[in-house]
Amino acid sequence: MNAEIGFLKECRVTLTPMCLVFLTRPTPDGRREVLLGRKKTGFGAGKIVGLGGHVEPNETAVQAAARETAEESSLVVAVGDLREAANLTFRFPARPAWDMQVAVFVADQFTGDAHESEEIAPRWYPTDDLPVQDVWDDNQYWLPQVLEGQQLNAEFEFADDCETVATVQIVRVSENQPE
Ligand SMILES: CNc1ncnc2c1ncn2[C@@H]1O[C@H](COP(=O)(O)OP(=O)(O)OP(=O)(O)O)[C@@H](O)[C@H]1O
Repeated sequence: MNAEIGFLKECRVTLTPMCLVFLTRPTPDGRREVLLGRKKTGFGAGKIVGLGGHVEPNETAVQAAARETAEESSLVVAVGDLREAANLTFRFPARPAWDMQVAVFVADQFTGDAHESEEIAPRWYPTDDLPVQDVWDDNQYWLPQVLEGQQLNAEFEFADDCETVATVQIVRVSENQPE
């Protein structure tokens, strides 16, 4: 292989690996709620999001999910209690550097109390009354389904505003029993 081809191979665009975590708990009136939070800094600041962030080179997505949960909320969740619920690809043709692949986990077993961190101000929301005005536009296509126990893979392409979903491809993987 000549040097130029080797260089081009090195340059191929890879998706940044990220994780997202949704902790859920029952309420006294028989409903369920999910821990979301207002993102205070960084990517998506101002939006209401799940806990999460980058998967570091030395860890798996599920390890990153447990670590980010602790860092961002002070809650402790065991790797074995995180169920992978979705694999999402987000593409931003107007800002390809933002392209990412997000492993989404759900857990209903964890310990501690949720505390605000530098990154996020966590708050519990009823799963049937999500703050739809303040979440990423893509959430409507997968978050309610994931919270109902479905498992899915999906790919989203964002419009030039990098805010609005332009195209959606959803592959339903399986239908689980709600937790
Ligand atoms: C485009 N539509 C989207 N819909 C739902 N959630 C989205 C999202 N796009 C990004 N997210 C999540 O937002 C967090 C950003 O995290 P971001 O601030 O970049 O990383 P964070 O600083 O926490 O990681 P490090 O601490 O640097 O590792 C991360 O969980 C990521 O999965």
